[in-house]
This record gives sequence, structure tokens and C-alpha cells, in this order.
Amino acid sequence: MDLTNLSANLTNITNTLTEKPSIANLATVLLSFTGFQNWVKLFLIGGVFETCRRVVFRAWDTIVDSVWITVDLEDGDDSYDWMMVWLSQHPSWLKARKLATSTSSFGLEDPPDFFGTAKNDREVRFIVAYDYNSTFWHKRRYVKVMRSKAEGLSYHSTRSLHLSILGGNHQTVQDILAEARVCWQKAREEQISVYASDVRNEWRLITSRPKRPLKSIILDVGVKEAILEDALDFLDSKEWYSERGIPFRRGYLLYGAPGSGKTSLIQSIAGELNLDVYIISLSRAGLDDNSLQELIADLPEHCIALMEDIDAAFHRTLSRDLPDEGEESKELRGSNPNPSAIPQERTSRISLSGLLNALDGVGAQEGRLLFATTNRYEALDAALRRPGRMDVHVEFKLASRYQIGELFKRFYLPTPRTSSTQRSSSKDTTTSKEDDDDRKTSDSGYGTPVNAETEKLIDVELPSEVRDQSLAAITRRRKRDVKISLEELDVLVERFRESILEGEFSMAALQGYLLMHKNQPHRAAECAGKWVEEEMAKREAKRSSEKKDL
Ligand SMILES: Nc1ncnc2c1ncn2[C@@H]1O[C@H](COP(=O)(O)OP(=O)(O)OP(=O)(O)O)[C@@H](O)[C@H]1O
Repeated sequence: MDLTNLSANLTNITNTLTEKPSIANLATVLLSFTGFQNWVKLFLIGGVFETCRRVVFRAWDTIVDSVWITVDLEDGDDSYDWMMVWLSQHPSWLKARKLATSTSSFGLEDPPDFFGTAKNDREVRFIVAYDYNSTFWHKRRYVKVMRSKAEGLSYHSTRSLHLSILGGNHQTVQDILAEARVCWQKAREEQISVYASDVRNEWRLITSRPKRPLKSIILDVGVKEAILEDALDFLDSKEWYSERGIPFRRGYLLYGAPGSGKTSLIQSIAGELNLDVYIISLSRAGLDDNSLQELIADLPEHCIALMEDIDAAFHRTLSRDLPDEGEESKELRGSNPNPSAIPQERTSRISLSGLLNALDGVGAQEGRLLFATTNRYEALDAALRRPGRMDVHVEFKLASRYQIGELFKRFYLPTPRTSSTQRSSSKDTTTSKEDDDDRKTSDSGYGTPVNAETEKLIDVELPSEVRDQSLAAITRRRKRDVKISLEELDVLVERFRESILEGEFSMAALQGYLLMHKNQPHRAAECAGKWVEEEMAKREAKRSSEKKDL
């Protein structure tokens, strides 16, 4: 088209549109352009294709949804840990060739070693890489699993597991999760899980601890048994409580000398009762009355809630009447506009009434055992100590004569070695009750395991003159078992008991002393008197320097 024609056409169009300006006229004019017609065709064809594509995909999704069931498990949720541990033992993951390193423990003391490569804690453990798709058959169902990681805001990433089961339903998912849970529980049979709240005020598994045998806690006769029995009885009495309309909660206040076994006893009771421990730290930054109430309401039904050093929280932060937010925070922040620079104890805003309400208000969780510890019983408000909040009060004192002797005995009492051969043979033979009792009495929960046959042998401390200071010799010596006859042990126990002053030392201090003579019972008994003198002299010196300072 030459320029004269184009200009004539444009003049025609302009005339048509000026004489009769309507949409129909505009459409006729536009359609008179061949290029425009082609664009419209292309647009229509594209539209048809896109619609078909969407229909096909929607149909495919519907088919997939009806035959596959998918479930996402997020890190932080218990079920994620269960699945990870279960999968760590699954051949489909053991054969994977796309790997990543991992330090995650999945709630276990001894994290799963996916490929059996780590010989000790410090070695690198491998795990299946992100976005690796593994497939396997589980009870005649085809399962696809993929790990993934999504980067979120402020460098926070979320790890998750995607599980797809062909032809599965909710029951199938529950079955797999139940199996994974059993596997996880088996892996942590000898452990207790410890939870603490994070900055988002959610409970998080922070560690797993080995269970501590109750017999390793030495208290005066009957004390620990009474607490354990009380706790067992409480856990069995849900109906009894509900029939009488009494809130189903029990509080234990363990108070007394530092290092006398309060925390150790709670850890041990948690193990005996198979309960997880939830640490409520009243001085956690950002904790206020509302968030404390939420945390306590979020506790699982059966657990141990632990508040350690409740008096310390009281002195720093708890009071019935805190100044209102405005005044105190202004005073605190003052020239310091950065809230994170405010001392931590000041950033926790718990009031005593907030704590009291959280413990037994309407929102408080039922079925939990609350254990609180304190070194300053008298400093606690009477309202906090009253029955209903703290039902059982147990005083822990400095070591009694009985405790001194028992600690020594248990420290050096030989334990039968539990080698694999012994274990398997003991399965074949029926052990008599007496045998069993014997084993129990000689199992200290502390001592170095020794062979049962050599248990009656005498002490093998190396004479000091032949002590070779080379590393190899020291290592060899450290590995040697303490072999001491029970009769001899009794004599040493008596000597130790005579040397240590009753009610003067904490069990922790005595344990520290014995640890200095880990494999030397004779030496421990002999030097105890001298150690006591030194400790008393140190105390005296400290006292007189404090007097001078005053
Ligand atoms: N009665 C006891 N029997 C056995 N070991 C004990 C006992 N008391 C203390 N110990 C030992 O002393 C150490 C400290 O004990 P623990 O932390 O339980 O004391 P605590 O009373 O909670 O102390 P604190 O009041 O300072 O928190 C632990 O290693 C524990 O093994």
C-alpha cells in the first residue's frame, strides 16, 4: 500500500467514525485491518488451548487427589521427628545417593545415623538431601517421600517432609505415623524429652536426657518412694478427682540446700513415670502473665511441668503490683531505646497474681504434675505455697549420716557387667528371684561395670611409687575396674562416714570429692578427714573476709 492509499483509507475511516460514532462502526473499521484480524485469531486459539490445558490439569489433579493422599509434616512438630527416625531405618533412605550432612537429633540423645558412618558424636552424620524423592512400598501401598526446605522471612527456613500414599486414606496415614512413633519411642526408651518455650511462646523439644535410675538418688529412707507413690497415685486418680469436682492437678515443692538432689530427683521421677519434662522459665525474656497462661494451658495432659529456682524469679520479677507498663518501661528504657539491651530479668513481666492464676486458674491444664524447686522456702509468698498449688512440700537437707554412707557405697559398689553374651544367655535361663535381688542390690547406678565373677576381688589401686605419668599408662589405669570385696567396702564406708561431718556438706559437694578419687575407694576414705578440714578452713576464711568487708 503506498502512502497516497494509506492516507485515503485513514480519511475514509475518520469520516465514517465522525459521521456515525458507534461501537459497531469502530469494530467494522478495526476488522478491516488484516493484521488485527490475525491477532484476534491468535488470541482465540491461545484462549482455547489454555482452557483445554486447565481442564486437563484440573481433571488430572482430581484423579490424583482421589487416588493419592498427601500429608505434610513440618519440623518442630513431633510427628516430623518420628517420621525422620523411622525413615532413617528404611531401606529406601539407606540406599539414597543424594546426601546432606545433619546435626539434628530429632529428639534423641543419640541421633539416628542414617548411613552408619558416625562412630562418635563428633563425626559427621549424613541424611537424605532436600528435594530427593524416594519411593517404597509399605503394606502394599506405594509411598513417595520428599524432604524440602522453604526459606522464609529473616533467614528463617522451614523444613518439612511430604508424604504421598497411593490409594491411601486417613487411616493409612495414621498407621504409618503410629509405626513411626513406636520406632521413635523405642529409640528413646531410656531417655526423657525436655521441652522449653521459644520466643514465639511455643513448646519446643530442646534435648533428650538419659533416664536416671531412682536408686542413684540418695535421700533419707522412704522419701523418694513416698513422692513417687504419690505421683503414681495421682496419675491413676483422674476419675476420683472429677467425681469430687477437684481440679486434677498436683504440685510438688522441693526446697532446701543447693546441690541436695532436687533436680536430680525430678529427672529420675520423670523417667520412672515415663513423662516428658516441660521447663517453665519465669525469667524468660518476653514472658508476661498472658503468655505464661497460654504456655501452661498448652501443656500436654500428662507431663511434668518444672519451675526451677522459683524464688529467684520471685526476687527479680515477681511482685503483686508491678508499675504499669508505661511508667516502668519508660524508666527502664530511658536513654536506652534498644529494648534488647534491657537486662533479661527486667524483660520478663510476670506478676505473682499472674503466676497464681496460671497455676490454678480456669485455663490451667489438668493432669499435669508441677514440680517447683527453691533454695529459699521462706521467701515464697504463702499463696504460692498453699495446698492446691503446691500440695506436697519436701525439704532437702545437707547430707545426713545415712546419705554419706550410701553415697560412698553406691559410688564404689561394683556393677555386674552387662555384656551382650551375658544378656543373651540370661534370656535363655530363668533367673531366680534371689539372683535378681542380688543383682539389684549390687547395682549402684554409679559404679564401673565389672565382671560378676571378679566382683569379690580386692582393690587394685596402683601403688603411688609405680605410677607412670605417661598418657598411655594413665588411660590404662583409668579404664581399670574397681574390684573390692563387699566386706572391705563396708569398712571403708564406715571410715568415710566417721570423717565427714553430718549436715555440713551437700551431696553435690561429696560427689565432687568422690569424683576426685573415682577409682580409689581406699584413698577416698583415707583422705576424707583432711578434705573436711580444708573445706572448713576455706569456709572460715571466707566468713572472716566477708566480716572484714562489712
Ligand atoms: N541426694 C542425692 N543423691 C545422689 N546424688 C545427688 C544428691 N544430691 C545431689 N546429688 C548430685 O549432685 C549434683 C547436683 O544435684 P542437683 O542439681 O539435683 O541438686 P539441686 O538440689 O537441684 O541443686 P540446686 O538447688 O542448686 O539447683 C548432681 O550431679 C547429683 O548427682
